[in-house]
Amino acid sequence: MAMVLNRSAEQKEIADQNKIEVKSIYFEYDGLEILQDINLTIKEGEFIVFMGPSGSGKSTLLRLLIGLSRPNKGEIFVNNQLLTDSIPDCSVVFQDYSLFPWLTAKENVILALRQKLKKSKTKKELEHLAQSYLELVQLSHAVDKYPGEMSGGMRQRAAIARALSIGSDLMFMDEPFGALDPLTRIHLQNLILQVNREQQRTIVFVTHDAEEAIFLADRIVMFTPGPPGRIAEVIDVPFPKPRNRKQLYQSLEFVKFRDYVLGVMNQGIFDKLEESKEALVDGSGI
Ligand SMILES: Nc1ncnc2c1ncn2[C@@H]1O[C@H](COP(=O)(O)OP(=O)(O)OP(=O)(O)O)[C@@H](O)[C@H]1O
Repeated sequence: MAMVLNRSAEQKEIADQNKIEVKSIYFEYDGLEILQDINLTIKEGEFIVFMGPSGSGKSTLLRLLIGLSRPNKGEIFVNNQLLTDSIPDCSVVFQDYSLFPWLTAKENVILALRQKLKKSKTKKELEHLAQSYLELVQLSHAVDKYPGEMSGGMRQRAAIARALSIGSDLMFMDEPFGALDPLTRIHLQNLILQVNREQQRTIVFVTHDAEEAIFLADRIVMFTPGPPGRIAEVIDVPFPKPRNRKQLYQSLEFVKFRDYVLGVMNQGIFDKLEESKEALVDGSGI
């Protein structure tokens, strides 16, 4: 286990160093503007959550940050490298588990390790390492199971183990827990906070769920409804980490803050409706 937790296990501190810089990004599909004037700086070790209505461009911005699409205007730097010149070193977890169905949990992780480590490890060493990553996400009992034999929560744990094994200190997660039941979701939220805190990984996470966003994030990037999506506000989450879920959710401060976050999102939706005059339907407004 120590082998896979070899980053600093100190209490999390956000470094001064910029991990990602997004400078005045514009992006369009087939002439339709999807993202407009996006500016954002993400520090090393931060946990950033993207929130906003469907279609506001959250996944599109992730695609740009991963280097899968290029902006029409503006620049993105990851690790101070301009993305047009490079593909960033990062790992990605999606809602659909990002696993190869014909490989067991262990083989999925070994494949990622092989790509990272090339030929520097023996088969036995790779197996041992894969086992350690699966142990880290509490899947020791299921290393030889195929994705089709695992529950949604187990598959997502395996996908996280695979993402961790890639070794990058930058993780993108696009609604990774959206399809999971509440208890599994809580376990995986705790796991990913542990990864962020103990391994100093920078995490960019997309969710629609305000409570999930507040529990996980250092800052929430709120998008306006698209198209085009813009950043409505970047909201600092004022609750110190590590957070006690039960105490936090029961506090008045949390309720007030959640109302504020939802208020920012709703304001964007109301503005959009006003723009399209739908607010005036029935004469009763929204
Ligand atoms: N490949 C594509 N071709 C054309 N338009 C696209 C494509 N992918 C996304 N879009 C459009 O871009 C806009 C933003 O989509 P995107 O998936 O980034 O939003 P989102 O905020 O992530 O939404 P959701 O929360 O539903 O996942 C939408 O209007 C969508 O229809």
